[in-house]
Amino acid sequence: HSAAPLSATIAPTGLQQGDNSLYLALGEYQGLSQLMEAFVLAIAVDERVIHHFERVDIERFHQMLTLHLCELTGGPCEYTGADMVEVHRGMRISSAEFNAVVENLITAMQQQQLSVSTQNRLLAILAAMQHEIVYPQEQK
Ligand code: HEM
Repeated sequence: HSAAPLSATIAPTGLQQGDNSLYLALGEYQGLSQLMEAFVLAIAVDERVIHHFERVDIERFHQMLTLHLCELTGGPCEYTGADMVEVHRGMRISSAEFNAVVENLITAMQQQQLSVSTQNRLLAILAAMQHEIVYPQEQK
């Protein structure tokens, strides 16, 4: 996917190329995993979007979200899950639903007491993925 340049250049040795400052600010893998847990819990009680998740393997979803964001934030991970367009296309996700999920992420980030600048950096990454997630006709 399009946001790959920050990632995939990090050797298993821990040698890093590129900017991993956001990954560090998020508390590395452990911090991201906790953040994604809070995020999934917020989604799970959100009437606006829960219908999309009723048949989802939540363990896998949590794991894939964590890996994906680890990679996108410059962490030493390689996302192994589904292509974003492929996995979301059939769901016909609206802009309103996308924004609801973003709100859930903000809730989770506030619970984790991340700084506003760290929150905004992560939100920018998600916002840039909107065109991969929202059903084509809905995009403005
Ligand atoms: C930028 C926002 C989003 C990101 C980064 C994202 C990321 C992901 C990732 C990494 C997966 C796992 C793929 C896999 O299991 O291989 C996934 C699956 C899924 N996403 Fe999203 N997603 C986003 C927005 C949304 C929205 C707005 C909805 C619905 C309102 C949604 C619904 C789902 C569902 C239901 C699955 C599970 C699919 C399945 O297991 O069959 N996602 N997403």
